[in-house]
Amino acid sequence: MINVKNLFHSYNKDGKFAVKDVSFEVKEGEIFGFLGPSGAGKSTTQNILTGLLQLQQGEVSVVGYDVKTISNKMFNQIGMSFEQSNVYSKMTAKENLDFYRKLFDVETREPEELLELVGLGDKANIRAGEFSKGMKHRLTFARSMINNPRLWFLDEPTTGLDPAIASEIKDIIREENKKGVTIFLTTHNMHIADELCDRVAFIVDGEIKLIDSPRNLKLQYGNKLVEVEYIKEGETIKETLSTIQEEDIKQLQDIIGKYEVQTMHTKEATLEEIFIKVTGRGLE
Ligand SMILES: Nc1ncnc2c1ncn2[C@@H]1O[C@H](COP(=O)(O)OP(=O)(O)OP(=O)(O)O)[C@@H](O)[C@H]1O
Repeated sequence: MINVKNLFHSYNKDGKFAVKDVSFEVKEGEIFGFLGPSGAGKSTTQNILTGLLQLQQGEVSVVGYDVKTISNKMFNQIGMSFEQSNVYSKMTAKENLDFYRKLFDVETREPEELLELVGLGDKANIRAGEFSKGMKHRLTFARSMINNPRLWFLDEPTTGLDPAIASEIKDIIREENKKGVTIFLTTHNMHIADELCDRVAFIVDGEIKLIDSPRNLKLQYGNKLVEVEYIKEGETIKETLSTIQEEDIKQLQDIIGKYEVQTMHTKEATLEEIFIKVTGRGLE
């Protein structure tokens, strides 16, 4: 669905690269997370993939089209919901979608249905200029689905939304993915990446440091610890023990054999902790 080989990009052509030798592929049907801190090169890469920035060096194909010779047909097949909501403020929510749908020569979805989906059903006739930041964001998100994209670019899809709306947006993303839509998700929010992505790429200083599934990363970099709470002589005791160190394993067996265990959990590293471990950098 997306193929990127040895991509480089320099804004000032001064030998400094915002993106350096980036290669990856996104398979049909997957949710691929592109994760990194501010200035890592996420937008630069995404803008090249979506034709907003001209390709300088490397090979990039998106839904089967080479971005060097970008074709309008490619835009019929992709959707883009970027962080900055660029909606027409003098038009109503519905007019915004009606206007946008005319740009495509494929079957489009009904504006009312999409507004309903993102919780703006009762705001269809209100001008977008009167919308809050979060509402504009939801309108942009709805708009990006209007052409039934096969490949959907989502940039920070839940940033700035209240938790209930963010949860609905995540459900919509999962639903669309279940219908077969491939998703390229750019974020510095590890929680959403962990919840939604099949695979993630960690990008720092323009370079991809690693690509894997959140599950594999946790297995590989997880602390392999067990937190156990048990009762000893009437007192509740809490211990964190390793599942790979022999001494700890013995102690754990002793506890299970001798005392009343109240709770026992494996302790996983979070994706954020793994990011810091792998890249030596935080995500802010
Ligand atoms: N138009 C531009 N002109 C010059 N340098 C730029 C331009 N846009 C981005 N850069 C630089 O390129 C590098 C990568 O920026 P980019 O916007 O791709 O990062 P990002 O990971 O998307 O960050 P954010 O999460 O803040 O959007 C940064 O060093 C940035 O300062």
